[in-house]
Amino acid sequence: MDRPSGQGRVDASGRATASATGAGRRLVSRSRSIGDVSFGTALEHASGTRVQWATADGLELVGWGETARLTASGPDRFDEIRAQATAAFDGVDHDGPAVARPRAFGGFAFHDGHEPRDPWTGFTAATFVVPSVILARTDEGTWLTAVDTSDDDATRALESWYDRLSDGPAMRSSGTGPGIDDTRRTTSREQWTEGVETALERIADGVLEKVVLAQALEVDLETPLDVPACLERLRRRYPNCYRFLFRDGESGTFFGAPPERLVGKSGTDVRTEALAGSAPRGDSREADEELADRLLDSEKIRREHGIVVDTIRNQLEALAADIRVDERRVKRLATIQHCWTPIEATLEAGHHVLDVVEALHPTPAVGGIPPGAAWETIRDVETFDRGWYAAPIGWFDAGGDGEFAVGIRSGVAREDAVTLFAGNGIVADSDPDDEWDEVVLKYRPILDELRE
Ligand SMILES: C=C(O[C@@H]1C=C(C(=O)O)C=C[C@H]1O)C(=O)O
Repeated sequence: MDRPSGQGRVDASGRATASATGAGRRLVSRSRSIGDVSFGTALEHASGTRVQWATADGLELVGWGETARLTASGPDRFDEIRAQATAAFDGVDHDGPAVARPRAFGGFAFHDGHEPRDPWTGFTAATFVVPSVILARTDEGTWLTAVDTSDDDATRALESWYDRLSDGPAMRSSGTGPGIDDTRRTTSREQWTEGVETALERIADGVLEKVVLAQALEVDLETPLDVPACLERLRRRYPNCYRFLFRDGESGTFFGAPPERLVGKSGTDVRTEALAGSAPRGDSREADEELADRLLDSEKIRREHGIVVDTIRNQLEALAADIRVDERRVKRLATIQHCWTPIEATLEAGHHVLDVVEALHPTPAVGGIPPGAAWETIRDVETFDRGWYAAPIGWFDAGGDGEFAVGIRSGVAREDAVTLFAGNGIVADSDPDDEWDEVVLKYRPILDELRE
């Protein structure tokens, strides 16, 4: 398969098959550099599928329209997406720098048996799109890319979008929040306590070691949410988090600012991490340090976190020759701090990033261990539909490189309502009341930005 990396044209070879829009024709991508354009304004005027992806190291991507669509359901969904991706990207012809190359953006539902229902209407068990227009910004500049199925069409689209975007504003205010009318937790305190106690009984019986239980918060807004503006505000407050949005036609917009990388793959280099165990931020430096020390010293957190590290290591062993687990440390975010262990590996050649996604999802940072008992407990006790929450969200390219975050600190926005999601790891000595309070901390990043 051609690998659209480096400057210059990648020669066409082979052909795409029927799984891409423009069936049977290879994708052609043309790019040119463009001055400052407001990504938020570009998305606001776009219709159809819209995506955004941004990383802590300064890469920002937005895309709209679709030149190829990949969807799958059931237990083979990762394989199916990979097969459709191979067909869609086969012989891709990209003229431009690597940063502007065509990418497939999308995600998976947490469960493979996902049945879309409110607020997840329109979200399948796995959907990816290769947008027909992409803006890519790094510290070095901004690139506009048009993706189509012929040189003429891609070049024409590129010029026409260049003119339209160059006429638009270079910046747009990220404004203030839409204001909150009302909030409702979908899980009552009694249901939550019962759920945690069910998990604790299963742990005491020895069938379960750890499970992450989550809940949802329905928020009625005073005015509709401008999601790109909200993500821009989140960038300022949470600079070390990802930011993403995915809107499929008339569906709601799934968006968030997750602190957790599921996987980043470039060639055979893979980066992932264990992020599990949480504490609030302190009011003073001393209080903050003390909370961080307690997080690192706590026996409960050490066990909870260790399960995640060990499981990731085991899951990677089938794919990687060399796995390097870094020191356990604290990752500080504006309103919460986490126990964090970066992990790197060298993959055996020939793997697609989706191989790693499939091997890792769900890590026990959002699922549990053993996986079967954890999934059963989640199904038995949770009172809402996880949909794409806590599941892989990200992108991959024609060469099988890509990056995925864990879709936490996230929500679905529809008109004048947003549903937020948050969960906590439950282990042997978890206390239902403490866990209830900790969940609130995880709603905060987005909830704070919804206030006026
Ligand atoms: C499940 C969430 O967060 C996960 C659970 C954590 C914990 O139990 O301490 C910490 C980080 C995340 O891996 C969430 O934010 O919804």
